[in-house]
Amino acid sequence: MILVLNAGSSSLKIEVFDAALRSLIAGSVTNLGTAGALKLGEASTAIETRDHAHALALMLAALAEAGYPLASFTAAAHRVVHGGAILTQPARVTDPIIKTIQSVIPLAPLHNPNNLAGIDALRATAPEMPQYCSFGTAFHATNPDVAIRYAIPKTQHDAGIRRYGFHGLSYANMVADFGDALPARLLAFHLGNGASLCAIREGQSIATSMGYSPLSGLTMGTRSGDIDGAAVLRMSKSLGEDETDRMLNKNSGLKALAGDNNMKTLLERDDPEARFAVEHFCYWAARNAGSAIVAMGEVDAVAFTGGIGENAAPIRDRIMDLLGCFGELPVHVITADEEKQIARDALTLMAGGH
Ligand SMILES: Nc1ncnc2c1ncn2[C@@H]1O[C@H](COP(=O)(O)OP(=O)(O)O)[C@@H](O)[C@H]1O
Ligand SMILES: CC(=O)OP(=O)(O)O
Ligand SMILES: [Mg+2]
Repeated sequence: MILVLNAGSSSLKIEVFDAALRSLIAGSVTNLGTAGALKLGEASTAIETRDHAHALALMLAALAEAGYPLASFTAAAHRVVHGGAILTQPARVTDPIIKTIQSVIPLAPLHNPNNLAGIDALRATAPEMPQYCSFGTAFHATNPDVAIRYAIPKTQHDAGIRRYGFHGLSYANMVADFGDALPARLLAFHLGNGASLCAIREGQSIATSMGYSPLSGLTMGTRSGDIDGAAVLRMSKSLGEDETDRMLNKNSGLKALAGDNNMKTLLERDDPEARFAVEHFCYWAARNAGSAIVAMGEVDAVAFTGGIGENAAPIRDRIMDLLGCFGELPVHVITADEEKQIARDALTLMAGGH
């Protein structure tokens, strides 16, 4: 059995898989750092957590109680949000790999430290257990230089200011899910609270809407999506760097347009702000899609995943309406499953003797 850990900025998700990639049990700790909840299987308990390491300790205790003690796992596998320019393949956790993950903390300050906390905690409690990690940026390593490079001086590029792209584990899982039925040129949308799209040609990412950070591209739940750098500079002057960061990442997007980042609620409302926010979301998804289709030269099919992509038919329909200029396209809906991709990567590495 493999224990998969997916540490987000304010949550910890876990899932246990067997060697045939079947899910045995899943759980989560949400609202980390405040009054939150620990869910495992069907059970839910209110808990107060200090940090990710504490949340993991509580989760391991709950797993043991449910019949999955730490000693029963043959390996653990983690999501690491950012692999930087170097970590573009899943890897076994070793000292050099940990050093590299640490070195890209400045690129993902809200995520990578939490991913490392999980790795460190398991190393301390179960030093003999092999650990593996999969990188959220890795799927986009196949983007050509022309797509990766910002047109800024090379010193800045070399310092890491370039496009990386995110949601890569979700896109990789989508490709695996299609199997032999994968369309040659697929326009893929991951629409959750964070939203992005990806041009997937012959199974490889060749363009994606997120860039240096998960802020850019489509209109999202609380993130602005694309915004002119000069506007960011000006706001930063008046509000300060921290407040501008908070505003663009946490108080923008659907939340800024209609007071709520929950798409389900917005679709149930029937006021002008909610309708405008929904239209903004679909319009920018489709405009970015045009750019991705140009990168592929042609498009054969469209796939949607993520909480919105999977559940919100009116959003899928509106985006497809806007893409009508590309003709009638087959539409697929795929269940997002990053945990399954992390487990798949670990099993592949283990089968290869790593
Ligand atoms: N039935 C539904 N109809 C419309 N939107 C939905 C539905 N179910 C979930 N959503 C939306 O999905 C989004 C959350 O997506 P999810 O992928 O779970 O987020 P995260 O990026 O945090 O993992 C929310 O905006 C939520 O309202
Ligand atoms: C950081 C990231 O890629 O994920 P999300 O959009 O779900 O925050
Ligand atoms: Mg899952």
